[in-house]
Amino acid sequence: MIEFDQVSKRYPGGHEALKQLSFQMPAGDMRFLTGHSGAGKSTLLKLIMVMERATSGQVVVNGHNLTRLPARRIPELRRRIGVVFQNHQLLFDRSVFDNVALPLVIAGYGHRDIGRRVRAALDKVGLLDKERQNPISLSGGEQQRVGIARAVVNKPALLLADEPTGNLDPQLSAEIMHLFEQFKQVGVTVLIATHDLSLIARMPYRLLSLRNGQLVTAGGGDDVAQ
Ligand SMILES: Nc1ncnc2c1ncn2[C@@H]1O[C@H](COP(=O)(O)OP(=O)(O)OP(=O)(O)O)[C@@H](O)[C@H]1O
Repeated sequence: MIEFDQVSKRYPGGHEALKQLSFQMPAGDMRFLTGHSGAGKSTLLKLIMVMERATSGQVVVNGHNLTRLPARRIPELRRRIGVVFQNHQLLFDRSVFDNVALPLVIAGYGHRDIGRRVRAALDKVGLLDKERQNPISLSGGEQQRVGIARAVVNKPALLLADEPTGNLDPQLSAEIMHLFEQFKQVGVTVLIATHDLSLIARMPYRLLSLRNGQLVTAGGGDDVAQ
């Protein structure tokens, strides 16, 4: 599903954010991406979304070698990847329904299909009764759930999250992580970048730990979180 082979990323200006990174993540796995601020977590996620390209090495996602993927094929790849951000990037001048529908509208789905899929996604995150509300009237945890519904509305095979619990208290953070686990249980591959080691310490998933752009192997292979 995701394969990095000797991947390095040097940004213009010379900073090497990732250094010779190699790992494989099978389809259906759930993993946490950890590391200090500036370790390279967001850069790694951006390479998977082709928001950035590797300077050297190979990144393979869903069988596509991203190093060679032509720009015109990027939208098609991105449609199969759901992304959740810390600040969820919701539109506050639209309803919850319209926010979740956005990826489907962009992809050209018909009206009825959109209604069906949006309600299925809102149901999964427990917000079916809030579809007409404006996201500004929702709590922080509920807003993040809207962001997750929008990320999964296209039924992506791969779900990426960059600090999805960064603004939430421990109780809400645990609920959001439980939601990600439910997607893993139905076969979605889930990769979550997080600083919150206490939150994930009790969860039985592997870690990808970065330090200064390199995978930390000390402490057991590419680290098992138990
Ligand atoms: N567009 C860019 N141009 C130049 N340098 C960049 C760019 N984006 C990131 N970097 C640098 O690359 C390094 C890795 O950044 P990255 O955002 O991947 O780290 P991170 O682990 O996600 O950090 P944080 O937890 O603070 O979000 C940092 O030193 C950062 O300053």
